[in-house]
Amino acid sequence: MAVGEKITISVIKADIGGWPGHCKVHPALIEKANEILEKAKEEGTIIDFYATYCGDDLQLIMTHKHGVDSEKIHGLAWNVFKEATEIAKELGLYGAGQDLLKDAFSGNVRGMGPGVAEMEITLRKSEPIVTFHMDKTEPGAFNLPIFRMFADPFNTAGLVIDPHMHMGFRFEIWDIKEHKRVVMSSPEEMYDILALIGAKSRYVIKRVYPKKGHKLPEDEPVAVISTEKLYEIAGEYVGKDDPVAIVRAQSGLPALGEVLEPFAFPHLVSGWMRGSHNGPIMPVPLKYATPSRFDGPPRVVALGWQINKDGKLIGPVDLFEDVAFDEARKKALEIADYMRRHGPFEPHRLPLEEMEYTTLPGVLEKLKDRFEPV
Ligand SMILES: O=C(COP(=O)(O)O)[C@@H](O)[C@H](O)[C@H](O)COP(=O)(O)O
Ligand SMILES: [Mg+2]
Ligand SMILES: [Mg+2]
Ligand SMILES: [Mg+2]
Repeated sequence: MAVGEKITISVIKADIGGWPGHCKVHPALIEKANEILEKAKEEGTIIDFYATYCGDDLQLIMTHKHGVDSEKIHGLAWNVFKEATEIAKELGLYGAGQDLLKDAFSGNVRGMGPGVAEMEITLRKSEPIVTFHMDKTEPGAFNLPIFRMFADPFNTAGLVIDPHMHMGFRFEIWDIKEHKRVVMSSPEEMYDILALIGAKSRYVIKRVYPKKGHKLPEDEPVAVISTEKLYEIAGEYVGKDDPVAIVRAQSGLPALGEVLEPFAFPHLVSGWMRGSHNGPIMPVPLKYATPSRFDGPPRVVALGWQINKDGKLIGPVDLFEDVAFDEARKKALEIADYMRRHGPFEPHRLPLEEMEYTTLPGVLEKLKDRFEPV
């Protein structure tokens, strides 16, 4: 491995049991992940790894040479989740194996329950990246912050004053209901981009690419987000998607501080209790990534890394540990109080069409016959 060569960064995560309830990953599961990934590293399957958690989701961060969607890497992650599920069962953890929705691995974890964000890139001389890990929310929760990083000049000063970024970026947006995608350019199509991604339960940013003329290759993503929707796989509510993302920073890309700046505003996302409520996303260090109040409020962790010339992950730096995010946390808690006072009323509770994917239809079904024409 050397600078100028291709490397793949994979973040693969799954909820395979909570401790207690849906609150946190038990350390024994992380230990198991470390044991299996260490062996894979010794055997040369992966270059480096880090296993951690956000809420009840076990997070595997890996570097390797196998490209995205590799059977080897996905099989390795699936094996970690399977083996750690056995420990979760022994410990009696809640919802052991929750996100493993299929029995047999068939080459790729996509569509099997785990969430995946991966990018294959040409390694720069210095490669700063941030991995984001969310719990108790859905992939659309990344729309607003990713847009701000790569398209909003009020967030990212570089879009205005850095000649390497001034041309803007391209957004690959998925319609996750119709399973279609569109690539749009910012700033030219900014209003159209917003027309789509403002509807965050349907249109989600999957990747961001540089434009022609940028110093980075135009076919290598600079940001990627997991977009797996669990209810589509399971056909019923089985917890939230709890998405992850990888973002590259600096040198013609948003600076580290521009990547983090959107999270100074704890925007409203859907998820929280029973995946059925709107609430603020709170940026937290790992030690606070334990959603406990009303199973929330939703959390986001940001881990900072430098990838060295050998593909090693130098880090993590727990980026939201900074006091500079104290006010965002305070604001999130104020908003949480305000939202909670609505109890079961919208807009704290999600609108009916989104409740379709929760346990509410089971209750409404029972009332069906009580209605008479008016
Ligand atoms: O959304 C939640 C869990 O999401 P997650 O596992 O993090 O994807 C929780 O709020 C649960 O829905 C809630 O605790 C009820 O859980 P059950 O008792 O139905 O398992
Ligand atoms: Mg859970
Ligand atoms: Mg979770
Ligand atoms: Mg989940």
